[in-house]
Amino acid sequence: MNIIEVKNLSKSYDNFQAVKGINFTVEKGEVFGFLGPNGAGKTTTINMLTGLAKPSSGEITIAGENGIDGIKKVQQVIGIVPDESNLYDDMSGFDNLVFCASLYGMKKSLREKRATELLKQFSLDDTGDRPFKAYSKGMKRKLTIAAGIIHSPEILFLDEPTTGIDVESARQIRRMIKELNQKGTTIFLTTHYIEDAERLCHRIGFIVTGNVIKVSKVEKLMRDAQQDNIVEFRTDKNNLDLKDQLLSTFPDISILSQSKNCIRISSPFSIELMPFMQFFEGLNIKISEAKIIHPSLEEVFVKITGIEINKLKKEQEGQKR
Ligand SMILES: Nc1ncnc2c1ncn2[C@@H]1O[C@H](COP(=O)(O)OP(=O)(O)OP(=O)(O)O)[C@@H](O)[C@H]1O
Repeated sequence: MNIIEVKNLSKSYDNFQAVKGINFTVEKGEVFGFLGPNGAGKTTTINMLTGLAKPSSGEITIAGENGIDGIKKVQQVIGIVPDESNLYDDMSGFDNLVFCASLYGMKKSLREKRATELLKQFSLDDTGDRPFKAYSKGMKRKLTIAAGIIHSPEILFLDEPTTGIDVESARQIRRMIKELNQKGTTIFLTTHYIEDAERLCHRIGFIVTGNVIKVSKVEKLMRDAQQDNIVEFRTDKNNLDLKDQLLSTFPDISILSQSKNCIRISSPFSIELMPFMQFFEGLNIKISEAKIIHPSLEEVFVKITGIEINKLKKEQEGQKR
């Protein structure tokens, strides 16, 4: 059963179209990830789904309600964790949670009980009385997630849940997301971390320059990818000039990545190493290593989006975790 349905959804800012008529569905109970590079339209989409931005055109249905005209009703059954926290700096962790609970109309006794429960669940029970501004980045993100689920929503929207925090906090957050999902919460998250998409999501929508170019189960993406053969050659000399020559000599291959001394090729057919060795030898280039690569979601991402892994990695490194 679809809990989210999006049809021809677009958003323009002045003359710039940030989201270009996208379509996708999210099934009840799944973790659905929107994976794409910086500026792809992930935040714009999540903002439209949660009522923080008004679509320019298109339709949204969430939990059977109209997600545009009926957004107030929808907001009762969804939780929102924005990429930048919306909690109050001077309030304590506990008070922030109690305050959020009051915004959802929860009874006073229930608010405090739930806030205490969540602080414990997120290992923040020792710091619940500290002001939010005194929290570390990882603690802030955890409290923001706790605030997003204070009213036990059916669907949780998380925008870049592990960006800008340390590795251990990111791991804890991934674990929490999994636990929430196991208890029945449908999760919609955005990320530009391939590892988050791979570890957390049942299905992934690839979004690039405002277009959803593919939606698929992670398992299926991996299965399809295994059908490709990938080999990496390490060369003793610069191979960067050889791209065209390689592609004309071996028309069935594509080049996945290339650096001065390393080239990674893929082919839908099995790759015989000998003709490649002879090719390089003929150019007086020695192969120091040739190894078969088992495709990762990174390779799948490159194949689908055409975006070089190195470019995406640079973006990821640019965003301190
Ligand atoms: N308020 C705005 N006014 C004008 N342009 C905007 C506005 N918000 C977003 N954009 C543009 O829309 C495009 C999509 O932005 P969005 O924030 O949705 O991308 P994103 O995929 O979430 O990127 P990131 O991973 O960097 O957060 C970008 O080109 C961005 O500059």
